[in-house]
Amino acid sequence: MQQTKVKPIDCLHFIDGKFVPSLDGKTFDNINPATEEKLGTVAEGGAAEIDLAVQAAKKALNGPWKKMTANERIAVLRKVGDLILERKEELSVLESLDTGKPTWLSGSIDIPRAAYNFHFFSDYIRTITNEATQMDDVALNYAIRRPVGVIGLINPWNLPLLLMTWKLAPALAAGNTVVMKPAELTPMTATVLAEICRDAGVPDGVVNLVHGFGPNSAGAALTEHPDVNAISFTGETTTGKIIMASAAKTLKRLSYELGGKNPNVIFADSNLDEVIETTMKSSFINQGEVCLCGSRIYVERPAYEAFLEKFVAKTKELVVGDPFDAKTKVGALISDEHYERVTGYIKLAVEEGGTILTGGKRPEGLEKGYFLEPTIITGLTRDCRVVKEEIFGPVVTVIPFDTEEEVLEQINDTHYGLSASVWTNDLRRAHRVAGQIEAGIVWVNTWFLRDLRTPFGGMKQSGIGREGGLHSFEFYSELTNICIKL
Ligand SMILES: NC(=O)c1ccc[n+]([C@@H]2O[C@H](COP(=O)([O-])OP(=O)(O)OC[C@H]3O[C@@H](n4cnc5c(N)ncnc54)[C@H](O)[C@@H]3O)[C@@H](O)[C@H]2O)c1
Ligand SMILES: O=C/C=C/C=C(\O)C(=O)O
Repeated sequence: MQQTKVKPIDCLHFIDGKFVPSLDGKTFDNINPATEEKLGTVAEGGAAEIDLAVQAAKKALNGPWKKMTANERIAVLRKVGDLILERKEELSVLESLDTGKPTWLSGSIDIPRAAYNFHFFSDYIRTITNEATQMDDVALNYAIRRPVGVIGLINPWNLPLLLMTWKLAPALAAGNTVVMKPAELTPMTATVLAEICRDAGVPDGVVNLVHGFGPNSAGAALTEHPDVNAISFTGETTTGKIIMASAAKTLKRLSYELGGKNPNVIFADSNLDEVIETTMKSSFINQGEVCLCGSRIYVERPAYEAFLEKFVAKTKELVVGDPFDAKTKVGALISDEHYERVTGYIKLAVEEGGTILTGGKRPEGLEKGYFLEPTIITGLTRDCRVVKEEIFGPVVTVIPFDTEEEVLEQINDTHYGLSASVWTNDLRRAHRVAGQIEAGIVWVNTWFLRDLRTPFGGMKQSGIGREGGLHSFEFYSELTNICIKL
């Protein structure tokens, strides 16, 4: 593995403006998924650290943060975005060390988008207006917004900085204070983000960070704490159910971005080269560890063989390996546990009658690190677990279809409803099919093209609520309607 001049960091909590260890000094090791070597240690927080962080956040609600004008808050948020860009190289290396993703990816997507999340929401604040309603000559109603209060932000390990800033920026823009709980597998960029917030002028106690695990650890403590007013959670659907039960005890407001098993529907009239170019990304980018990945590919029968031939050939060309090598297209999966989970599904696919057209194995010469060849599976039916369950790795199934009705019925037959892609040059079919797909986000002739003003989130068991633009402010603020008798 190539050496980098940016060195990994040990990770402390960030509470009330200071980096601190756990009260009991507990730590856990941070492992590099590409080498299986120790990167450093991470303070392991629990209920005690969460309480310190929540009390600091609660106090900060009525401190300098509350007195800041919108323009002052905007200036601080813009500065956070600027400092992320200033430290882009460092953040990109740390993100790739933590996740195993190629540095060209963290450097071109994760980190720039993290900065943009802050720049976008610092601009977006200026567009927020509140409603007023005139009741004849009887009364005048007007709504005012105020922060929800202390928000818990709980995030997964696949796009650590992108997803934490996707929550943090609007939460701060709306005047809240927060406690961040990053995934235990990817602690480093969240730690730098806390430092950047401090350096940008975010007052002490407004942004807090507690590292730790989920169950019986910092994560669970955050969802149970009575002084936490809301939780924005991104992660597995199963975890979402557990958090909902825990948050119910204190009736916390919840925003959920959960799992998916997203269809990629390719009609025979589409431009196959264009389809393949994007489908390579929607199938395998970030090692397939993106909630929006199109892991269920459906191809209209007349194009099925031609698609498979090109798709398999292109997939075989993908370089798997060192995240710091510019040639690498697919890095390491996040952990040994996740590696076993993903390879377990590949074994299951064969048991379920599937055929592995390419991939499915550890690449030659990569004895260390959680590396897996990108994998294409055919021959499975809709009732197979590999077609129904989220795998969250570089593994896709390809299934032919004959009619619109048939493919729509198949793709909607799932408890997920996050995203989908549809490929066709028939405009009416594009609108017709997209409108019948049970998903929060449908891309037509593209994938992962994002306008942050749009509603982002899933339906069914892929999420609750939407974030993005005004939708974020609806979650991160409370409205009061004031009625004045005339
Ligand atoms: N919809 C989206 O926008 C989106 C985006 C990224 C990832 N995801 C989903 O996230 C999953 C992969 O991420 P993951 O493995 O980190 O998910 P996960 O649910 O295992 O963990 C996510 C976070 O929740 C914490 N957590 C776990 N159990 C908890 C508990 N009982 N109480 C409080 N916190 C708890 C973890 O420590 C981590 O910080 C996939 O299912 C993927 O689809 C969804
Ligand atoms: O893995 C999931 C990716 C989520 C992406 C976003 O939340 C976004 O683009 O705002």
